[in-house]
Parts: sequence; C-alpha cells; structure tokens
Amino acid sequence: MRDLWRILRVVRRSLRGGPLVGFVLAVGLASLAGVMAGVLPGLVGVAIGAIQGRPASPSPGLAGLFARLVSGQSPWLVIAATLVAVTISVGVTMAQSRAGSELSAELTAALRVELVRAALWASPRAVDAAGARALAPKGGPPAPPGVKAPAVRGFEAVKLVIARDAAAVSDFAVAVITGLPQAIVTLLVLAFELATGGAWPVLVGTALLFVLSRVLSDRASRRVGERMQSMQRSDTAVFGALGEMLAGTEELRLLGARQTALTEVTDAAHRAADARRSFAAALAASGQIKSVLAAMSPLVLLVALRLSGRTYEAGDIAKLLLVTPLLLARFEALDGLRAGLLERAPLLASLRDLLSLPPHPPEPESPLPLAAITNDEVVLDHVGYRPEGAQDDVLHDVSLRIPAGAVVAICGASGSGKSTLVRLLLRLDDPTRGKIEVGGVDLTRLSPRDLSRLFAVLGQASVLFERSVAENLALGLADPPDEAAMRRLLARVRLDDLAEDKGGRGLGAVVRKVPPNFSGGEQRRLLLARMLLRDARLLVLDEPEAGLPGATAEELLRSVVELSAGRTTILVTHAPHLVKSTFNVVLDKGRIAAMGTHEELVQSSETYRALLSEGQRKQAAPRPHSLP
Ligand SMILES: Nc1ncnc2c1ncn2[C@@H]1O[C@H](COP(=O)(O)OP(=O)(O)OP(=O)(O)O)[C@@H](O)[C@H]1O
Repeated sequence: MRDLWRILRVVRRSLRGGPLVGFVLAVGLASLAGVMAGVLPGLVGVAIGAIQGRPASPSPGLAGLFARLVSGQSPWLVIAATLVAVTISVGVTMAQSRAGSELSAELTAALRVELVRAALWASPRAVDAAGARALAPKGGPPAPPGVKAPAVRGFEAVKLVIARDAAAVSDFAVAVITGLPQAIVTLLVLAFELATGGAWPVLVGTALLFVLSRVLSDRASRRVGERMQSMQRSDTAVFGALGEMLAGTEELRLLGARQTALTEVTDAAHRAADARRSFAAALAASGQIKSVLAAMSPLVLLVALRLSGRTYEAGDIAKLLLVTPLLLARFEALDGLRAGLLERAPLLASLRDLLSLPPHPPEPESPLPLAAITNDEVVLDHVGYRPEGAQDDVLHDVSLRIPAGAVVAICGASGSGKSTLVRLLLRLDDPTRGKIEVGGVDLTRLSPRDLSRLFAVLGQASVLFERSVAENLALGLADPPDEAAMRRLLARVRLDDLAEDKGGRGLGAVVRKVPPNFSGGEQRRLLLARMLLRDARLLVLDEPEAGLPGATAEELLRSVVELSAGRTTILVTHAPHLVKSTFNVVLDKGRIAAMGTHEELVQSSETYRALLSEGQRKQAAPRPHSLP
C-alpha cells in the first residue's frame, strides 16, 4: 500500500488540470454509489411489502425513512418511487464508473510521463539495472523454460513497465481509491439497516460465509498471483525477442538466420500462450470457489432467520435475499483489494524502483552559472575510473591540460580507455578519483542542464532519429536555427545536395534506418553538422571517422579540424596522422603513454609509431582493381 501511495504522490505533478477534482469526484461518486447500493434492497423490500398490502415495519434506517414516507400510498406510487431510486442508483454507478475510467486514463498518462522522465534523467546504467530487477523472479515460480536471460533485457523490461504496467497499476490504483470507500460505505449502510431491522444474524452469517470462502480460495488466489507473474515474464520475453528481431531484419536475412529467429519468437510466443492459459485456469478455479459460496448464501440467510426466531414478511425476506449476496460481494471487494495489492506487489516495487532513480548527474547544491567559466581550458587532475563491479581501473591517474582553443587528438589502441575518458568529460559517468575542470570550474559544480550548452558532441553512439533532416539538426535547440543557417552548414560539411534540395532531397527529407536512405558518410556528416550547429564552447568527437572507408574518413577528419577552428576540440581518433592537430595524447592501458605533436611523437613514442603503422596498414590494404 505504501508503494502505491508513493507512486501516486510522484505522479501528482504530471496530472493535467486540477488533479484533486478528478480524485474528489471519483471518491465522492463511489461513496454515493456505495450508499445507494446499501439502501436499494431495503427500498425494494418496502415496495414488495406495499404490493402485498403489508407495509414493512418502519425501522430507523434509510429504508425505514422511505417506508414512513410512502406509508399509506398506493402500491403503484411506491413502485414508481422505488423505480426512481433504482434509476438514480444506476445513474450514480454509471457516473462513478465513468469518473473512475477518466481518472484511470489520466493517471496512466501521468505515470507514463513520470516513468519516462525518470528513465531519461537517470543514468542509463541504473535504468538498465532497474529493468533487470523488474524481470527477476521475486519469490514466485521460476520463469517458464525458454524465457531469455533477463539480465540483458533491462531496457526491454523498462519499455514494458512504461507501456503496459503503468496502465495496470493506474487501473488498480483507481480501483483502490474508489473501491475502498464504496465497499466500506455499503457495508456500513447495510450493517445499520440490518442491525436496526433486527436482522443482525444475517450480517454475522454472511461474514462467516465470507471467511470460509477466504480460507478455501486463499491458495487459489496465491496461485493466480504466481501465474500472473509467470505470464508477465513470458510476455516480456516475447516483447524483447520481437524488438531485437525487428531491429535486425536485414542482418537476419543476410546471415540466413530468419528461420532461427522465427523459431525463437514462435517458441517464446507459445510459452507465453501456455503461461496465459495456465493463468486463466487458476483464475477460473479461484472464481468457481467464490461462486459456489455465493450460491449458498440464501441457505445462510434461512439459517440466520431461523436463529433470530422472528417471523418475516415477504418484503423483508426479499430484502434480505438481496442483501446477502451484496454483503458477500462487498466483503469480496475489500478482500480483492488486499489480494490485488499482494499480487501486484512486484509490479508496484518495479515502478517505485524506476521512479525513485536519482537524476544523473545530480544537481549540485549551489551550481555555478556557465558564465563562471571564463576560458575554455580543460584540465584533468589525477583522474581514475573503475566501472561499478569491475575488478580493475580502466583509467589510472590521468592528468592532462588542454589549452583553450586547441585541437587535441586522443589516440591509443582499442580498449586503451579513450571512450571512457570522453564519457567522464561529458559526465555520462563520474571519475572514481580526481576531478575534471573547464576554465578552472569543477564540472560537478555545473548544473547538468548546462552541460549540453558547454559541450557539443559527436559520439560513437550518436544517432540520427527517424525524422526530417531539419528536425534532426535542430533537436534540443531552444531557438531552432533558420533554414538559411542550416543550409549554409550543410554546404560546409559538403552535403550540397541536401543544402540545395537537389535530387528531391532537402531539409524535409526523412532519415530512415532500415533500409537506410543516407550513406554511412552522409550520416556522419549530418551528425557533424548537428554538432556544429550547437553554440557550445567545447567540441568533443569520439571516432567520427569510425566505420568509414579511408578516403571518406580522411575527408571527414579534415572537415572536423577545419570547421572546429577556434573552439577547444577533443577528438578521439585512430588516425591522428590525418588530423594534423597541434597536440596528440597517446593512451595505453588506461594511462597516458606519451604527449606531443605528431612529429615529436613519431620521434619519441614507440606506442604512437605502432598505432600509426597499424592505421596505415589498414589504409593501404590491397584492393582488387580489375579482373584478369
Ligand atoms: N562498464 C564497464 N565494465 C567493465 N569494463 C569496462 C566498462 N566500460 C569499459 N570497460 C573496459 O574499459 C576498457 C576501455 O574501454 P574504452 O571503451 O574506453 O576503450 P577505447 O579506447 O575507447 O576502445 P575503442 O577504440 O575500441 O573504442 C576496455 O577494456 C573495456 O572493456
């Protein structure tokens, strides 16, 4: 229950309009519907008594008040009054159900917004881990055989939590918010009516019948909960498999692995179907126990009447016959909420877990404005980094000063720590030791939202989104640049066709990934244009030439150096000799092995020479020119 309230509290800020109005309306109508439901059997009993010409004995309850009001009136008038009351009751119930649905829709939307906010602001590593935790079995039965290793599917689980579980939790929250007052109010009204009418044994008998039903169906309810968890894990496996397959359709075709993929998805889908069937069977079994006991309720009524030792009129008996299943249903409703909380405990915990992920990087207590950085010199001061759970440091005691306006190339063999260094600089991860400063300001003193204004980035994982070229270029900019500025920049990165709308492609062309409609080189140039369009003070590029053939890579790197002139630029590259930067830093196994200009390093650094010969060997790889 605590999890549920905590989730609702977080969601409050994303509710549109006056969040209280929806809650008050839903709870108010639910309570009113509860009163009406409790009163109706008594009113029907009065009407039946009136038809028989034997008015019910007026008791102090609401039905008694009604009986006094209609006493001596014609039976038809009493029936008409009862019909009006029934109609009002139906109207209230419909309005309550509508208010509940609206509240549920609003809550679902707000919960999804908050979950997405949490996932976007938290560290991706933490989000992935939260997703993996959501998939881990929590005391239930083991996942169905064939369900994929959950640890690698954290993000898939997060997608499902946001898309599916948010709706399930919202529906349940509304059921609690409205169901609780409704059931309690009805029970109170009925208890009052029965007690004041002297029929309290009916209340006691029904309560005992409910306890019996609870004992018998407890095991069945637990089984429902376990099967539900199992079904959800199998669904996640199908969802994960589908996402992976659809993103890799071309790859699967080229590898000749389509049939394997289909078999895997078929397997997962069938296991999900089995889990669903098994859940449905458990649900039906638990429902049957309840319906058998509900069918026995008239028997309980007769025994209770016999015990009370009084004689009852037909109207009273009719009223009590209506009351017993109603009582039972309200006891069940209350218990259903309790069982629902138990069944949904893992779901609620996953949601709470995700919602309480702290933003990363955290907001400093007293952030310094960007203007506090008066020059763009970058200093790494004894920086070390060990990823969480790793045995060794990936970076060891790295100290480096990059003067303002310099273009510095960071090079080194694969795995030497180049990308890690860039991640620390951008605060995607934080150093485990040492600090990084720009213009004398420790990066941790800046507000995270200022980081995207300080750095413009072209990373290894930079992607274009499936939207127009213009939208891709303007993504994240508070003031979208005008068309002329975009065209000028496209021309500068040598995307003349796009700049001039040639060949049917221009700023409005939509980028597609599968199958791609932009070449690898064009995509990199677009990313370069996107980076340069930002009015950031420092440029950071992590292997912008990655995956491009030699000539294209060389041309791209030359564009980078030419276009970044004047701004402090940190460029991770495997081809430092192509950059002609003033300064190169050579990393080796997480340490700085050498620093200097290209000429100096060629003379002094064995590691650098090895890198160059490796890079040149790749470039000089023989190509077939013509067939004999
Ligand atoms: N989260 C992590 N857990 C464990 N090891 C990690 C983690 N992140 C990085 N590493 C390790 O740190 C080392 C440096 O990785 P990094 O990506 O920085 O290398 P790189 O120089 O950029 O390599 P490449 O040129 O191939 O991109 C690698 O050995 C990598 O396996």
